[in-house]
Amino acid sequence: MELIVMQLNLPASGQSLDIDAVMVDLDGTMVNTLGDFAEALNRMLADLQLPSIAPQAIEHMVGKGSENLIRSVLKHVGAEQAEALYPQAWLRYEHHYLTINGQFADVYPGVLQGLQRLKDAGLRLACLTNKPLSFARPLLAAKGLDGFFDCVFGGDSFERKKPDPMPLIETCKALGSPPARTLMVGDSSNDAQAAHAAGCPVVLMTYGYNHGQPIEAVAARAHLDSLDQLQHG
Ligand SMILES: O=C(O)COP(=O)(O)O
Ligand SMILES: [Mg+2]
Repeated sequence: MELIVMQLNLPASGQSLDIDAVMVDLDGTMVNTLGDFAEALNRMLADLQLPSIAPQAIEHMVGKGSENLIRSVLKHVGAEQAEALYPQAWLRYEHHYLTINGQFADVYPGVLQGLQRLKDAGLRLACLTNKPLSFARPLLAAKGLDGFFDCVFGGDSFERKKPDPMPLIETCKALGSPPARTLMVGDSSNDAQAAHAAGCPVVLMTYGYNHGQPIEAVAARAHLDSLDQLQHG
C-alpha cells in the first residue's frame, strides 16, 4: 500500500508533524451532539417515570460510551435500583436515540473544511468514536460526513473503548499506518490518554466535552479552536 506522508503544521507551537493518516473522534470533535443526548435521555427518563436532567449536567458524562452515560444519568436523577433498571433504560435510550439521531445536533464550524483539506492532502481518514457503531454511522451520513472516512469504528467495534489504546492500535492497522504516523484528533482526556498509550500524536479541540475539566490542561501537540487550523506544508 502506498503511504502518503503529510507534513502538518501545528498552529501556535510552530512545530510540524509527519503523518500518513488521521483518526477523528465524533462527539465533541466533529458534531455537537449534546442536544441529541439530552433529547434521547429525557425521553428515556420520562418512559421510566424518572425526573429529567439538564443538558449542562449531561455534558460532563459524555465521552466514555453510552453504557457509562446511561448509568451516570440514572445515578444523577436518584433512580432506585439503577442496576436492575439498566437493561430497560438501555432499550428505551437506544430506541429514542435512533429516532432522533442528528436532529438536535450540529457540525462544528470548520469541520467540513478541515476534513476536506486532510482528504485533499491524500491522507487516509478514520472516524473513531466511543459511540455505538449503529448510532455513529447514521449520524455521519445525516451530517454529510460519511464520505470522508475510509473506515468508521465505534465503542462496540473492539473489546475495549478509549481511553484504552486498543481501538487506536486496531484503527491504525485498518488504515495501514503506524501509530507514530497516525494523528488522533479528539476533544477529551479520554482521547489523549488512549493516544499517548498507543504511541500516536494527538491534537485536541477546545470546544468539546472534557468531563467538565479544562482541556488546555491535557497534554497534546496542539489545542485547536477549529479543525481547519490543521494545515499541511
Ligand atoms: O458516546 C460517547 O461517549 C462519546 O463518544 P466520542 O467522544 O468518543 O465520539
Ligand atoms: Mg469526544
